[in-house]
Amino acid sequence: MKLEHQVDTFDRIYKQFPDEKYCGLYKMKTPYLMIRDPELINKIIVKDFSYFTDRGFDGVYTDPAINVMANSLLFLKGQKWRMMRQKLKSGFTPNKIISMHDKINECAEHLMKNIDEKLKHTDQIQVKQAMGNYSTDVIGTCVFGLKLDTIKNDNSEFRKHAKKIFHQSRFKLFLIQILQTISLKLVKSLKLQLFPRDSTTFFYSVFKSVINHREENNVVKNDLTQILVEAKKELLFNDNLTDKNKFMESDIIALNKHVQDKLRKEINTNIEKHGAQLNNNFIMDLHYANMVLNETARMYSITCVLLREATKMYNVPDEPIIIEKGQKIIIPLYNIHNDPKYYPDPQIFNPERFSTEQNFKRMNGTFIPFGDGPRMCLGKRLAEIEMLLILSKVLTKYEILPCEKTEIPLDIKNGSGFISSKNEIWLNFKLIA
Ligand code: HEM
Repeated sequence: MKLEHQVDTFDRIYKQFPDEKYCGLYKMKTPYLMIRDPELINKIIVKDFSYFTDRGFDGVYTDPAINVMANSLLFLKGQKWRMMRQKLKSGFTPNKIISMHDKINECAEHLMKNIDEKLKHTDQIQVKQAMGNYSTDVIGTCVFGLKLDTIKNDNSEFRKHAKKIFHQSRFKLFLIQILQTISLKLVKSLKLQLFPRDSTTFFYSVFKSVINHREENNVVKNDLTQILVEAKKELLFNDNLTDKNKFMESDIIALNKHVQDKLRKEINTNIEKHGAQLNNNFIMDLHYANMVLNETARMYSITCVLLREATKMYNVPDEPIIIEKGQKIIIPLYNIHNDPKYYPDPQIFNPERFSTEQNFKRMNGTFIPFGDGPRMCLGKRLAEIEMLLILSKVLTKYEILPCEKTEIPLDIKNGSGFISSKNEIWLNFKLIA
């Protein structure tokens, strides 16, 4: 039996109603409203957010016995979400992110050393694996305050469990969803879990021991765990989200020589201007690199939909419909990002779509890779800095090219339901003379 990938399911539905602002669909027995119109999307996630404060997860997703992340921001609802978001926000202020800069830089340096070492024996690098390890190290140091060195050791316990959590079988999730339509008690009595128990137990014990150590020894560090020590709560562990985009980015850059050359020129100019430290001012001046990141996020947005639920009855302005309280909403961001109406020739990688001039012209609701409004991604800036730093280091030293093992085009329908490359990404790294 083969399950249709989410990307194909939503694509089919989105394209079936090209002239409609919204349409309906069923997921299992639950009716969903798909919003296709960017103006209405913007109302729902930004302007009229107070009517749509939740993502609409329930059943197995909000039961801590089945979903160990039930109390994370992603799944929390209403007042509990608001309080948690308020607390965690203080860990992601621009100043806090700047203060993590040195730690991220250190991880990027480790990755560079690791690449240099590998290139003594081969000229091909497994980019997906390398970037995954880099992301794990960044999260380990910025969130947990731990030096993990997964870049050196891909088989570390931390990396192994992170991979296990984020490479879930879609079939298992499907099975749990079917069983929950029969009875939530049945799912519980079968002791089924959305995330593998050994891996979640591992992260809890790591996190608990970090917190205990800090409390017992009065250790205060400048990282996200400190916020949580004070909040005494759990954090959404979002490791692999970043690396999914980062390796896609290397792949695209390898296949687009003119983009790579332009990017390298900008990076070198800024190194001359700000010095080789790659500090925050350097990052702020990477305008073209930001355009490349945005274009990558448009084409490969990690998740294909945003989810919301009407928490109050909503009279849709200028439309003959009312969205009833409890109605679940799907926002097909991947389809909008790839709709020729908003992005002509969407399959072509063109960072110029994100020039300052084009950004001014862009309609709200047509570029939402990190979501938008009060429930927007909390780690956006951290993820961007992580990507910009490693990109700058790699491109000043190496030219990246496709090799015979590079998959073209990239298969992005991997087993987890996220948008992520299905197979390893092999690229050729050539030292710049
Ligand atoms: C390229 C990397 C990333 C992408 C594309 C991404 C994308 C997203 C998206 C689309 C959402 C849903 C937003 C919405 O519903 O409006 C989200 C939520 C979230 N993300 Fe990210 N994310 C990334 C990395 C990260 C990182 C590194 C962290 C933390 C260290 C993080 C923390 C969160 C949190 C906490 C939420 C839930 C926010 C809430 O409900 O209040 N993300 N992310």
